[in-house]
Parts: sequence; C-alpha cells; structure tokens
Amino acid sequence: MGGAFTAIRWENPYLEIVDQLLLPHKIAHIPIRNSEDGHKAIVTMQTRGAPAIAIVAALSLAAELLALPKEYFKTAADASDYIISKLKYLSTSRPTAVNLFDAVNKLTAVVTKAIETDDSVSPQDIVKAYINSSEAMLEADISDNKAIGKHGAKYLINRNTSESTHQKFKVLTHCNTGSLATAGYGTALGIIRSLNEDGALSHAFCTETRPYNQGSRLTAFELQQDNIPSTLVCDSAVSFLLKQNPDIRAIVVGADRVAANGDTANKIGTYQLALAAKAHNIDFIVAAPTTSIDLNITNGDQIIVEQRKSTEVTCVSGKLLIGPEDDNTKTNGEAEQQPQLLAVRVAPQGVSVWNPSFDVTPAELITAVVTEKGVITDLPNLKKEVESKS
Ligand SMILES: CSC[C@@H](O)[C@@H](O)C(=O)COP(=O)(O)O
Repeated sequence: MGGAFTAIRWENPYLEIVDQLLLPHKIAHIPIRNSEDGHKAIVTMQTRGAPAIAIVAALSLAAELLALPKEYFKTAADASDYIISKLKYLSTSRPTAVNLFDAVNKLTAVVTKAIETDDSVSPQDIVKAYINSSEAMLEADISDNKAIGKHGAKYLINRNTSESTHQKFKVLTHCNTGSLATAGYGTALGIIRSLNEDGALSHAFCTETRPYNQGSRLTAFELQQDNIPSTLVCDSAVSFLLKQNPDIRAIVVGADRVAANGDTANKIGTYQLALAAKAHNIDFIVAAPTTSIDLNITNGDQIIVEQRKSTEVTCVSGKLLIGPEDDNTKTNGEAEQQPQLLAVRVAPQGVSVWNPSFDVTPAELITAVVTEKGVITDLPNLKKEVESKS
C-alpha cells in the first residue's frame, strides 16, 4: 500500500472511498456522490485521518458539481455562492483536524479570487477552478507524504546509525497515519515505510489505539499488507515495551493540528506516549504535512478537542469469530461475505464516560516535527520556520 490499494479513488467525475468501518475484515469501496455523502462518510468515520478528511470533503463537492446539469448556475456568483455554502457545511463534520478547515479556506479563496479578478468569468470557469484545485490537493498530499517519509527516515537514520555500524532499529507508532488516513503512503507510517525501504527498520510496533482501535484495525493491517515486520501491542504495554527494547529508538506519530508553538493535537494517548519517550530518552517525532499546521493559534490550549460517544469506550466491536478456521481460510465464496460486525458491551450500563478523541502534546516533549518541507527541531520557532519555507 505503499501500493496495495487506494483508499481515496478519484476518477473524475467519480469518487469512491474504502469503507474503513469494515476494515480489517473486508476491503469495500463505496461511492461518494455529493457533499452530503462526503459529510456523512466523515461523521461516521467511514473515512478518517486528518489529510483524508480534507480530501474526501473537497472531492465530494467536486463529484457533486460535476453531476449538475450544465446550465444549473445562471451566473458565476451563483456557482461561487453554492460552492462556498457547501464548503461551510462540510466544515461542520469534525472539529479537530485543521486540514479540513485549511482545505475549505483555500478552496473558498480559489472561487472568490476567480470571481473577483475577471468580470467575464462564467459559472463553468468557477466550477473548473474548484475541480482543478481539489484535484491538486489530492496529488499534493501523496507527494507531501513521500517527502515526509524521506525527511523523517533520513533524520532518524542519521541519529541512530553510524556508517560503521549500519545497525537497524525499531520504532513504535500510534493510531493510523497510513494510506488510509491520507491520499496515500502516509505521514508517520510514511516514515516507517521509508525506513523499511532504506533497510534501516528492524521492527515496527503499533498500539491498538483504544477506544476506536485505529491501530489494531488499520495500522496493523497496513503493516501486514506491506510485509513490514511488526507487532501489535496494547496501549498500556508501551512503557514496559520501551524498557524491554532499548533498540526502539523513536515513537513516530501523526497530527491533527499543530499550533504555532509546536503543541500538537493527535489521537488520544499520544501525550502519554510522549511522556514515556522522554522517560526512556528516545525521540518523539510528529510527522505532518504543513496543511496540519495551524499558525493562527499560538498554542495547543486553543485547539477544540472532539468529544465522542460513550459507546466507543463501553463497547468493543469486531467480527464475530465463527470458529478456529475463521482466520486465513478461503472457503468457496463464503470468505467474501459481508463480515458480521458486533458491538459487545464491556462496561456496566449507565457508567459515566469521558471520551476525548484527541489530546494535546506539549511542544517541549516533541523532538522534531517532520513536514514535506523538512525537519523542524527548533519548535519555539516553528512558526518562523514554516513561514520561511513556504
Ligand atoms: C495522518 S493522520 C494523523 C491523525 O489524523 C491520526 O493520527 C488521528 O489522530 C486520526 O484520528 P481519527 O479520529 O481516526 O480521524
């Protein structure tokens, strides 16, 4: 996955996404025909991960616009108003990942500029400007991730191997930051893929990432698909794992929003991993495209953390095991059946639950933020560094 499948399939004018709710049991693509479908797929987590959310939102509206009759908009202003109001609607889907708001702002600016700079612009020109820009976002995310992978791998290899030793090392990651969370290749998982391609990785550990299990359902699946030597661990096993494995040289995570001072919102559990990394004196690396950096907020206190429903904590969900033969066995067609997904309650009914989807890791616990432009280690000057590179 580096290349096994594409989670966001855009073949103008058609958009399909992998339904992540069915993973790892079944790989099924579902059509996204319009912004309502896009909004719903984001809200229900059929698609998730900061960059993927932004791209699916943008392309869902592209699919909708391409399906409208040619004469649907009478004027360029009609087209621009329509696009801007749909973008506003899409931005209400999830609150924490800034990539969505970044995409909405950039696409709003594209149509606004198109109408302001040329009096004779037609409604079709506005739609075309929107489509071109949203397609460019898809392309850019893949190349940005490959660049993040290269920069991050080079940085970690330089810090952990010398020319004489050429020793391989291990890393740990959290949540899902791979092909499923992005347009392709991945951010933190992109670094892991790149380390593996460079022959520097001996093993990757991934956490389950309770309560939603992005680690066990998605990252473990991607690592397996790529044949990267890997092991799944409980979130609560990490400190002990680090103690037992001094050759784990880094924890590498993604980001949903990085503030101007480097404070980073990412999947719940990230903060405690950063504390464990500090206690074991290993690198804690945040891998994120610049679309995840929010220079408008000075620190992480200003990040809105999404609160999610209690059943994510009180229940576990998964596939009903039919029997020991359930694993890896191909039957005559039955293996292709829809998986029977069950939610099982594992807490007393009515228990009070606190379920923030993200936490904010203070910048002082972060060794480096790796973007497509390079590696930033001087986090108090992150804003300056990002602005100087753009
Ligand atoms: C490249 S994705 C980085 C983050 O978006 C990822 O680690 C994460 O926290 C995803 O959260 P999710 O709630 O699954 O959308």
